[in-house]
Amino acid sequence: MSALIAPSILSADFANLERDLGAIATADYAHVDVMDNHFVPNLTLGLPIFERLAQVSPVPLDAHLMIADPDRWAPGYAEAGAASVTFHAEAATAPVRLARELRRLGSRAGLALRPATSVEPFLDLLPEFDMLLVMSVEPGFGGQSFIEGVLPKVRRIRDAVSEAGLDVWVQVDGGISRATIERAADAGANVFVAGSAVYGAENVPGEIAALRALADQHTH
Ligand SMILES: O=C(CO)[C@H](O)[C@H](O)COP(=O)(O)O
Ligand SMILES: [Fe+2]
Repeated sequence: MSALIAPSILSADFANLERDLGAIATADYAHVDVMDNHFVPNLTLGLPIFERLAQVSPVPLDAHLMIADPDRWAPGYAEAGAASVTFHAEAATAPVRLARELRRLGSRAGLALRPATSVEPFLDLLPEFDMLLVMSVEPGFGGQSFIEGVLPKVRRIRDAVSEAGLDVWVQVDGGISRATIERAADAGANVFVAGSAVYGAENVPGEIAALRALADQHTH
């Protein structure tokens, strides 16, 4: 399975989002962090802006919803054309019902876990999802350092997916750079979000290629 790179536009220029989506045209996905100032102490963008991004993006959109009440709001992102919609396990009331609704609307369904959230209660739900997102920083802000302590959880999810014979992707999000991506890949991740590392690079396509090459050496 080759590594997928999803740069986060959290570190893009919010006055030039179309230009900055164009800058990551060689990536596999554009990761869009939606924050509502309730689930996390930060506010980014919502559905009206997301709908426009979906119309102009050269790469499919990977929505990461850090919002309260995703049961109510997440389907709108699938309807807007998101390739993937990921909501937080800590925020959802009926995660299975919501995942089924997202898939019915034509999107992949993802379940996100904060660094301190155990995956054990959710392992039985794996067949309902296309991806699990393991946060490797506290959600809310870009540019934080990678939390090594989440790697056993990445490994646990990868092992459970393999044992069940499923094709569920494992995404790591937060603090991914050339310095950390290999350890995340070794632990079993196959989708890598990187915001500050990609948009802070001198050569953005070069950074995407370098991250992909490093991860590919370690993905199984
Ligand atoms: O979900 C997020 C923060 O809540 C971001 O996707 C993540 O932090 C990416 O930024 P960076 O690579 O700079 O850590
Ligand atoms: Fe994110």
